[in-house]
Amino acid sequence: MIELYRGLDRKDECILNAIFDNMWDFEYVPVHAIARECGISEEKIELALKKLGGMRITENKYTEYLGASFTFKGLSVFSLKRLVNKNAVSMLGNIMGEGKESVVYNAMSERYGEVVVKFHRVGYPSFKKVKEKRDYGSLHYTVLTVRSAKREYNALKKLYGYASVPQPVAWEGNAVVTRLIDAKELFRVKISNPGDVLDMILEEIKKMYARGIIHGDLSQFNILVNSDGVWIIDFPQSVDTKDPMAQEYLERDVKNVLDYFERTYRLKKDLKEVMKYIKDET
Ligand SMILES: Nc1ncnc2c1ncn2[C@@H]1O[C@H](COP(=O)(O)OP(=O)(O)OP(=O)(O)O)[C@@H](O)[C@H]1O
Ligand SMILES: [Mg+2]
Ligand SMILES: [Mg+2]
Repeated sequence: MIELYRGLDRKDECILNAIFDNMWDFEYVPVHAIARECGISEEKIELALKKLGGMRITENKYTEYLGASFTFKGLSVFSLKRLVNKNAVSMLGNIMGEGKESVVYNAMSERYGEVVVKFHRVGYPSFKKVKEKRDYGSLHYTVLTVRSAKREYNALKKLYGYASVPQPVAWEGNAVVTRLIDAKELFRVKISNPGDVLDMILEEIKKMYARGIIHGDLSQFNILVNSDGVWIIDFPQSVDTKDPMAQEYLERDVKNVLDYFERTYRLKKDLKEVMKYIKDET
């Protein structure tokens, strides 16, 4: 990623900006639109796109004209460049994890210290199952991916200070930067006070609900714990409590957590009672 990043000159940067600005209107952004935005001739843009295509930063396609879109790598390099330009990230570290819908890196930020950069990749073609389930129309999947990152960042902004979530630092393109939390996923640890930890998690769900947000993908994989407490992470699927699917998602989130504690620690709580507690109906 770093080598790719260094291989980009000003012209390339302008081309990537132009693809980003126009990807909401074109599945493949035409050369003439890029040329206009960059003030560079179409011939030069075509040459540059050939290079970017060879680097797997863009995916180029000839129809009546040559058009270009981002690859996951390309969108990530573009987003990283913007994060560095605005001083949110100063150095990218190692990969912390790679899931079906994201790649997560350790990084350094001058302002915030150790941070985590999550590059979203919702619906990318190599992840066939995800693609089959969703209807993209003629939008390029990069649009979906950027939306997913934005949704996560917005949820974190709304929740931080009210519930225990990582501090959001910045968002650009498909990348969301948060402050690093020194804790492990719930499923990795054997906790000695499961009753207390379960209560803390339910309290967080309640606080998020009061703030108008339902996680939508809550489980032992998206809860971090250490001896200081619990944190809820991973918000791209979050919905507003006014969403028509809200109650269904909330119940599923709560059920995932209760089932995990019952299975792992033989702790049983009544789903209906817990739902009432969360919605403040007790
Ligand atoms: N702020 C953070 N502090 C510490 N660790 C983090 C932070 N954010 C993410 N992580 C780590 O990265 C992992 C993946 O992050 P996250 O859950 O947000 O992505 P992901 O969406 O699960 O990927 P996928 O759902 O595709 O598997 C987490 O399980 C956690 O270990
Ligand atoms: Mg996760
Ligand atoms: Mg996830």
